[in-house]
Amino acid sequence: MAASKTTAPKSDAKKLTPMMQRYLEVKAEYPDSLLLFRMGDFYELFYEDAESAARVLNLTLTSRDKSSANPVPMAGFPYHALDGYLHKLIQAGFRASVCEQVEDPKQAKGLVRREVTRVVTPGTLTEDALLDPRQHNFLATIFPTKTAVGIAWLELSTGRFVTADLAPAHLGDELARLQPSECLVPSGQRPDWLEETLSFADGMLIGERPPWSFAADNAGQTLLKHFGTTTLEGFDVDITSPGVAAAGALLEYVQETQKSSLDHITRLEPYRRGTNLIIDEATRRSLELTQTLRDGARDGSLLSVIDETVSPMGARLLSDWLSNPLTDPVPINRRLDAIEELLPDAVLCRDVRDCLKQTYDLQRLTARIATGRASPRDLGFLAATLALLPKFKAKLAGRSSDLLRELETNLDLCADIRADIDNTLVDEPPLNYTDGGLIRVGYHEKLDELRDLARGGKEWIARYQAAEAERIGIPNLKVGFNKVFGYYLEVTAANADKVPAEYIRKQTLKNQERYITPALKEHEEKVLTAEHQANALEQELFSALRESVRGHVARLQTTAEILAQIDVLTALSVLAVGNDYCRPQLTDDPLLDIRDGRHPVLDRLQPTGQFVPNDVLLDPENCMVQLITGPNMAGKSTYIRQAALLTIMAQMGSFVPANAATIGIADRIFARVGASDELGRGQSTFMVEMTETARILNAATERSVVILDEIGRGTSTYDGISLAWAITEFLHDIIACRTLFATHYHELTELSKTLSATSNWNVSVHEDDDGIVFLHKIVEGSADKSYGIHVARLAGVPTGVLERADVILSTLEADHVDEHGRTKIPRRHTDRNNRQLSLFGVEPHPMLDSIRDMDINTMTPLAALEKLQQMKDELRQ
Ligand SMILES: Nc1ncnc2c1ncn2[C@@H]1O[C@H](COP(=O)(O)OP(=O)(O)OP(=O)(O)O)[C@@H](O)[C@H]1O
Repeated sequence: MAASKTTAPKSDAKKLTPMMQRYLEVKAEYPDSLLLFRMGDFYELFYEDAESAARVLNLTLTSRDKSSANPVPMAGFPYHALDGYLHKLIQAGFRASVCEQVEDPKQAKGLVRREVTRVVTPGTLTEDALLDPRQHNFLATIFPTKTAVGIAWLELSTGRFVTADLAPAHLGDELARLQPSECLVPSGQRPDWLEETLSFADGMLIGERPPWSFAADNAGQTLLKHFGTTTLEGFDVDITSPGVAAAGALLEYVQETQKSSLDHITRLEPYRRGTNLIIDEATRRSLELTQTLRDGARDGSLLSVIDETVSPMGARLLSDWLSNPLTDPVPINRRLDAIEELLPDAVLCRDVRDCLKQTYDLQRLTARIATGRASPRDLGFLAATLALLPKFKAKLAGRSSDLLRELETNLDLCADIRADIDNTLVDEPPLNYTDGGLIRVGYHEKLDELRDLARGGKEWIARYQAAEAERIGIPNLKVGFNKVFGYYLEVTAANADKVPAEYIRKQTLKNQERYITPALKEHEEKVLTAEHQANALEQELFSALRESVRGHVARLQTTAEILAQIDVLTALSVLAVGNDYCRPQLTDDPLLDIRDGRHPVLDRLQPTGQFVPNDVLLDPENCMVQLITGPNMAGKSTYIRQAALLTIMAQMGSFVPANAATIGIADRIFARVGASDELGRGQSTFMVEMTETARILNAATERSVVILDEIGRGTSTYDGISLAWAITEFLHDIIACRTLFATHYHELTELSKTLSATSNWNVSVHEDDDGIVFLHKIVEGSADKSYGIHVARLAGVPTGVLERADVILSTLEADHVDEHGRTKIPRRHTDRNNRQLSLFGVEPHPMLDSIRDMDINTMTPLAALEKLQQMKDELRQ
């Protein structure tokens, strides 16, 4: 994080104005953030903060006290532009403390009181303008101990608060899944493994908190106090666990920075890895689940093509489901049943989605209500959203699937909350409660009276203007108003001599004269007092309404969750209908049986009907390991990724792009796909590949699905083949898990002869006089050619290079074929139970037998020499 320090030159300290002294006092309390100091209609920054802000926000850097020996650098922006500037500061990796004038300058005696009202950090944003509505924004804390690591995460804009204890090795996976925008760790407690894990989390602001904040008693107390409980057992979490320490430290940080109610954080959820399909960080990236490998964009990821949701709440929940596929078939089937029921009912889906489109982001609205930041307009949006609930209930009535029935039953119409808002607020409330005009006429008698009084006063003034104009014979006499001396009478300079003696001159402008009269002042007093009182009363009534709605935060949160689920389920059914997906059958048997499966992303991106469907058939009886060979660009990677993506989609509870699919529930999915360059992290491509491979071999179980693409390519050919060979044997013999291995090492296809549950597949190519066509169809058998030079030609490699490559290829192929014309491969001399033998056993050679048969004792030296010569000649042939 870019911290900022402020140093007022000592010699100047005494000469500082009271306001600058206050500035420095506040700044001393918030040294790690840029201090935005409210001065009238501007936020100003000083000293180094001003320099940083000027750079990041493109503001003009000026100075205060220009004439002094040490002018103070200063930069600022108008108050109404706050959101935009905060956004830029947060994006640039700063925290910002907003220091407001907390009393009315008109009422202030002396210096206006200023206090920091909140500290804005990437992980604690709640403003819609600063957040992507379709994405989660998590703040995380990590507490490493000797044996485990505690982690907690919170989405402040919705109040979701989760804790977990993890093995240190799993922390990276969880951070990759959550992608927090800010992460806090205890200061001075970063073991090397933590440092390394954190270095992998791109774009995350890392901050420190004092170690005592994580101390068990402090953290536990913070949580108990917040939830108002004497134990955390009700949440099913152990108060002494590292995860709870992390949660306590997190809550303390949020309390410190937000300075507002956190009533919407109503529970602490325990997270346990066992109930989810585990997808590690590398696999998530390789499979491009929520963002693409190339530029980290959402567009082009699996999420972007399956997201048919129509509300931000639904979009975030869908992203959650995709990031956390399940392993228990019961909840998966509940989701699938609901989708299946919605599927044929296009009208229902359309109506429900039309309603969803009219809802506002109930989760984030509720959070703003809980934190006391909701505007009158927010409450108006809330009422408008609640008004739609009866329609949802009616649409879901009479459904047969468990999940839809449950959603309908649990949908609380919140009619009382809505009535409360509707009765109190006008139909279209203003953005700011200070603007006035937000309370409905007839809601509060006293308010109506005050309004009448103010209005009456104004009417009186209009009548007075007309009467005076006539009385003194100046038709263009006007009554005006300004802040300095209130209401006044204005006449043009030419008419000034007609003004009666009782008019008191207040101001002379170039062409006008301005006057007041006692009668005018008397009414002014009435108008302004009534207006002022009405405004104050409106604010009071609004605060009372917001408080009363705040009492229902938990109900509103539940309602929001239900709407999000309705959105996701209808969206998944729309996705399934529109793209011809099928319902996957889930089984406990470790198999994959996908008929006419399609890659969900490519299938959507290519023109309809162009994507060639393929079957994936893996089962313990016949084939657990598929070796896929085939030309470059034929579709090997696409095919193996497709198998992994369909498994993930099925386990998140979605239909899948296939004609039929039976998916054995996987506990983990591993994808080692492509050689991603990790130079930025100080690791060679090959090192990364091997690290990820090691992780797979150490962690995969017989229930896992492993897809490997081009393993071993980053080293010399023989090293590469040897490793790929041994890795395949290990996966087949020791782990015995479903494995799809795409490779250019055609030598590996020999493995199917020794590994019983391995089979060879290749991608068919049509080759004739007109050229080569990749059919993208996976068929059984091994490929014999790579067509790499063909692909190089398509890519535009110069003809001279291609011709030379052809010549070299022919020479190499001639040198590497054995007496039967096959590519020479190292043969494995072992069976499934005897793995200790060397991988490259020596080929039996006839000459070895003839050496063994020689009886040296009976040979003359000459005969021995002749034999030697003969052997040499044979070898030369
Ligand atoms: N089943 C398919 N139907 C239609 N087009 C496909 C199919 N599979 C792959 N393709 C097209 O072929 C391109 C190359 O596919 P892919 O990257 O899977 O090939 P590959 O065999 O892994 O290549 P390489 O060995 O060079 O890495 C894809 O980008 C896609 O455009």
